[in-house]
Amino acid sequence: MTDEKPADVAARAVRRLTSAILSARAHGAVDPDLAAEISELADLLDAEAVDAVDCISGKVGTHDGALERSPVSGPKNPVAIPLRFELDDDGNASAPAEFPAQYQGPAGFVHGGVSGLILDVAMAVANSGSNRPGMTAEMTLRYLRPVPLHREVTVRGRHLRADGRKMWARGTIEVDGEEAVVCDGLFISKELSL
Ligand SMILES: CCCCCCCCCCCCCCCC(=O)SCCNC(=O)CCNC(=O)[C@H](O)C(C)(C)COP(=O)(O)OP(=O)(O)OC[C@H]1O[C@@H](n2cnc3c(N)ncnc32)[C@H](O)[C@@H]1OP(=O)(O)O
Repeated sequence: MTDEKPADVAARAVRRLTSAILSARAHGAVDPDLAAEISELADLLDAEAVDAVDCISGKVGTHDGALERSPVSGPKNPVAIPLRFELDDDGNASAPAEFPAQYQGPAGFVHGGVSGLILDVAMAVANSGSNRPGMTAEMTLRYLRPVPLHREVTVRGRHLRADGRKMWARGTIEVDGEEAVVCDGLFISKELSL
């Protein structure tokens, strides 16, 4: 018996479905009856959905609930892998990650934009871990070597320094202990409203 929430279970199933559809399509087939069943399920859930604004989780203008809904780490978000970040005593963030087929860029490797997305959140988590949350203003990415799919890699975020409203952070994806992607980010603290 698990205490996993139904929404988390559903999100995990949709992730598996996404990988399975890609894999079936790669072999030139998706069973038409199964495709119809999947569409019916989507219709059912769609009918239950409330207004999009009511779906915003967390308080607008804060990072409350940000990790829960995040496309990187949200257990309820089927788009997320999801990553589980841990913070060390210095506020540095790290998470193991293994990317399935839906994150592919070049055949067999992770899409560079996905790496950027992951590192944005890794840096944001480290900034928050250092009590300096902010909005991403600028990111500079260096792709040193490709990140393989289906293999465990390490994602890291480190808050570097702050000056007034500005914060600087660095994120890395490491493959076999070597830096594959390095991102330098500038973040600005700001009150937000919709
Ligand atoms: C186990 C874990 C526990 C942890 C638990 C918590 C976890 C928590 C996780 C959260 C995970 C979500 C992470 C999502 C991260 C996003 O996705 S954020 C979304 C993407 N970013 C955006 O949408 C930002 C859009 N841009 C803006 O809103 C505004 O342009 C900004 C960036 C806030 C700045 O606007 P502003 O406040 O009007 O800034 P402004 O006063 O003009 O400028 C302030 C200073 O910054 C400089 N500046 C502003 N923009 C720039 C720029 N682009 N480049 C260079 N300099 C700039 C200005 O030159 C100025 O400098 P000084 O003159 O003071 O030297």
